[in-house]
Amino acid sequence: MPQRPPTKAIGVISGTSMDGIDVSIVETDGEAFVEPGPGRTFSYPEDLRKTLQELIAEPARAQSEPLADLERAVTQAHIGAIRRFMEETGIPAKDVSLIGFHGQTVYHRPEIRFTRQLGLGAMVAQELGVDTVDRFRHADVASGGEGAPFVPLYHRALASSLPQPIMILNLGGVGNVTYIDGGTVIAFDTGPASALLDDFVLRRRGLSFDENGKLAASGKVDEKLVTEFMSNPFFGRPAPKSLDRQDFHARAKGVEVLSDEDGAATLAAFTIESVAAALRHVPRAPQRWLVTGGGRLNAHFMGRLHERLGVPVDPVEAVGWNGDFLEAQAFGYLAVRSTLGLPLSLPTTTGVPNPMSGGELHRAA
Ligand SMILES: Nc1ncnc2c1ncn2[C@@H]1O[C@H](COP(=O)(O)OP(=O)(O)OP(=O)(O)O)[C@@H](O)[C@H]1O
Ligand SMILES: CC(=O)N[C@H]1[C@@H]2OC[C@@H](O2)[C@@H](O)[C@@H]1O[C@H](C)C(=O)O
Repeated sequence: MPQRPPTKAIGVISGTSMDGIDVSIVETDGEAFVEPGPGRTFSYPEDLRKTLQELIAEPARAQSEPLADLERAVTQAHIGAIRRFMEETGIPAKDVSLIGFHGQTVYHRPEIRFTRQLGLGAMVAQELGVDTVDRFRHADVASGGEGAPFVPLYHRALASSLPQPIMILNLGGVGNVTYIDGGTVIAFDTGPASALLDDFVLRRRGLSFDENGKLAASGKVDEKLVTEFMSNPFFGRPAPKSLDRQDFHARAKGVEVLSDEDGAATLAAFTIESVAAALRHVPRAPQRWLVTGGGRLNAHFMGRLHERLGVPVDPVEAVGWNGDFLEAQAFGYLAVRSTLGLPLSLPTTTGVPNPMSGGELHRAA
């Protein structure tokens, strides 16, 4: 039973892979009642995507340049995506109470209490005539939290009737997990998911990703390199912890001497090992892993994960969720929680001192 009359909230996010703007809708009371609706992905205009990709590869710029024009362009792309979503799904703006606008992460450095998502909620609210929440991660980071991951409380709401302990794994550009066991929710970023492999196959083959993991599956893993990558102090750090998309790039240069196949196989093996290392930070071994994000479509990742973890590893579609839109839905859900003053993050999900609300509300009028 809903705790209060449910409202409809659109969530919109472009993840670290920048492969597109995901838009979805959720009807929710901000607590355990969640009914996800349809979702759509819309590409960034190619020149905008290129500009953003160049920017994230230059942390000093991403941190300190004002980027006002770029921020407006990112916002306009999101507004266009939300408009098309409403047209294609036949959902009029008047039926939507709220928009949760995540924006585009370009730099994330919680240790200096800094996180930056490009996007102007006020412009979204004004142009679409719907109240909009943005800046979800800022209060968390300002109080010493990791500022990520933020999807876990949505995972908790969705997973309430599933057998537990269960692990939800998001394989995006960066990987993150949510461990759920009754009232216990533990979450953290695991390591690179597809970011290193995406950038490697782009450099070597001009491909935006290794489709179905075919290249990685055809190569031989350099185990010594995987061991070297896994010696990164990140894996020894206690949870919660979070990552910037570029965090592993400088130290993963060892693959450059390998063939395309062996390099891809080695980076994929690193992703799998970094996911398995998540088990160090949870109290009981999960009975099942559910995988969301684009990496669930990588058959090589999925097969290797199952072998490595020794328990069922299924795409989230196995329990009726849509792995392309969980993150977008989560920001719709979190927007509702934000307006109710409910926590968006917990000490066990981001390391905030207390359960913490956040987000900034921009009224449509
Ligand atoms: N068919 C496929 N085969 C292999 N990999 C795929 C496939 N489809 C998508 N991917 C991978 O999924 C990635 C995109 O995943 P997703 O959209 O979940 O990332 P994101 O949301 O941008 O990242 P993050 O969760 O880190 O913010 C692509 O960059 C690609 O590596
Ligand atoms: C700072 C930032 O945008 N982090 C992303 C990124 O992509 C995956 C992982 O790293 C996760 O921590 C987070 O995204 C999801 C939406 C989250 O906050 O749960």
